[in-house]
Amino acid sequence: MGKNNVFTNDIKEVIINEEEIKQRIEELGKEITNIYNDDDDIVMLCILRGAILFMADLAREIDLPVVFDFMDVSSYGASTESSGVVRIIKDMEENIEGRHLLIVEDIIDTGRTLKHVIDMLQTRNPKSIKVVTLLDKPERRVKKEIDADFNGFEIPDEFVVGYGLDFAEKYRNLSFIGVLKEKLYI
Ligand SMILES: O=P(O)(O)OC[C@H]1O[C@H](OP(=O)(O)OP(=O)(O)O)[C@H](O)[C@@H]1O
Ligand SMILES: Nc1nc2[nH]cnc2c(=O)[nH]1
Repeated sequence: MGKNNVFTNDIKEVIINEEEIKQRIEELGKEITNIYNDDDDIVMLCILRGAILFMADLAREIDLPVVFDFMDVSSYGASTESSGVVRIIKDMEENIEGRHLLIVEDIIDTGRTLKHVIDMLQTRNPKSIKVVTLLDKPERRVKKEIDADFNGFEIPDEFVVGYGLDFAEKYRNLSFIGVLKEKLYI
């Protein structure tokens, strides 16, 4: 597990290591750079808090003018199950009318969070809305219409932590994605 030894006893398995994350983000950065074909800037919207590390690393792999913005959305509290209630704790600051919006997520699970965010932001008339997620759990999708334009890794239906993802606010600073031992959350 490398540098995050303090968490060794809590992690059942590393499913994506630091190097794999780095390589995939480089690829995603190239894909994203190649897809936009005008000179307009892109508003990269980080969905707090989980996507913060992904946003920071991905932005440096995109060779286009980008603007950073942040939205704090919560649907989980301290549980591992989606409540279905999505709260906007902090809205974004930029005016996105007529501009490209790239939503940056750490994980799409039920799709409830993203559905809520996209529905809300579409009413502000951006030029385009695209979604990039580091992780996708398609088996768990409740909002079937929700999908990412760019996806780092498809993962099975297991609760993961690390590289921004938490359990009760812990484990976000792990440099890899791992599965938490069940005894810690069941
Ligand atoms: O597809 P869904 O089932 O809606 O789940 C995905 C959402 O859940 C997590 O956020 P969380 O509310 O845990 O907040 P956090 O990013 O601050 O950890 C994650 O960051 C996504 O935003
Ligand atoms: N930390 C964490 N948050 C999630 N939100 C939705 N799925 C997950 C998951 O597997 N881990």
